[in-house]
Amino acid sequence: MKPSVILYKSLPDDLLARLESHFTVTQVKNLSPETVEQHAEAFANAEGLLGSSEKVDEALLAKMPKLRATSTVSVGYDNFDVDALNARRIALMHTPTVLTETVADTLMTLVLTTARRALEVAERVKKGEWTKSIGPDWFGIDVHHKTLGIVGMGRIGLALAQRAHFGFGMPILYNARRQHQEAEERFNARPCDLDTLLRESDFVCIVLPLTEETHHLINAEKIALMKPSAILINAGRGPVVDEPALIDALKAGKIHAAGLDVFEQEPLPADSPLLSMPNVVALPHIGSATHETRYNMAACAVDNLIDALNGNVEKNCVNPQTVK
Ligand SMILES: NC(=O)c1ccc[n+]([C@@H]2O[C@H](COP(=O)([O-])OP(=O)(O)OC[C@H]3O[C@@H](n4cnc5c(N)ncnc54)[C@H](O)[C@@H]3O)[C@@H](O)[C@H]2O)c1
Ligand SMILES: O=C(O)[C@H](O)CO
Repeated sequence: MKPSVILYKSLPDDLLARLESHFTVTQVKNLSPETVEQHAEAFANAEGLLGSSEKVDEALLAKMPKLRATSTVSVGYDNFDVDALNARRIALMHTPTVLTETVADTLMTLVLTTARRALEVAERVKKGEWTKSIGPDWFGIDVHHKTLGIVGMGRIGLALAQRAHFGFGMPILYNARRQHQEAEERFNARPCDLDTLLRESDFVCIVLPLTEETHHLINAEKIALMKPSAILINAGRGPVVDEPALIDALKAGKIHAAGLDVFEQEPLPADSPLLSMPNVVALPHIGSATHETRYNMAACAVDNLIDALNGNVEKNCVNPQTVK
């Protein structure tokens, strides 16, 4: 008999067919208590779980006593209670690497659009305000050869450094918990403590996972260290930045602009002050959102679940030591 799995995300037809060739699949719309209640038997029998973005905590795991593996269609896994998974010896699989280049493109997009005010001036053109030669009130600031600070020199940080170094001739600073020789040798990146990075960077790019340690790492005190001409970019997780502190700093002109793909609350509430600030570019968490990459992430997540339920956690497993 095929193992049972719960799928809480829609998949392209070919990937759904692949999943169904290995498992008996129950597709649900989310992991809310109401949904779990409605499909109680399927949850009780499921050995695998595949989807993204929803919270997976002890309360849910208690309803899934047979669960052996979870597979998230994301690289970030801050929505999982890893301790609870470990306690139950459940594998957590994720999708690193397949999205790295696309997310680095998104970061570079935020750097360019904030610096050159691309969205703001394009809106002015659409409103018919381009009626004569433009003056300094339409100007942006240069990106090339400015200093880029990377907080979180992992896979995506490295891909961002590559773009900034080779594409834009930018000196690179990075803050990390260990030395990254590859970044230093290939992109001439210089390691430094967080305060130095914040003081010296023209663009501060955050690509950190959300953990207890990184929650509100960038608070009012840290933002105050940035140059008034600097731009803050966040494509890691929203709560890494203290959002009210960022809003205050932007209002007071303490920093020049912000480019944000992630927020403390997503979707960003319609009354967020960020939405009315011309110097803020707010994207709807599109870091990896291209057709190609989202397909590759879903395919990776399907393969990860097949691997994990076959006892293979060599690749893409967050907690292999728990499962082996
Ligand atoms: N906006 C998006 O759509 C999107 C897409 C993909 C990933 N992300 C986020 O980006 C994160 C990074 O992804 P990745 O593939 O580069 O992961 P990664 O694990 O390769 O890189 C994360 C890096 O952050 C470092 N780090 C962790 N805590 C730190 C701290 N306190 N101080 C300094 N460095 C610290 C780690 O050592 C690691 O080098 C993900 O966890 C996710 O939250 C966002
Ligand atoms: O972590 C990730 O993969 C992205 O943020 C998509 O959720």
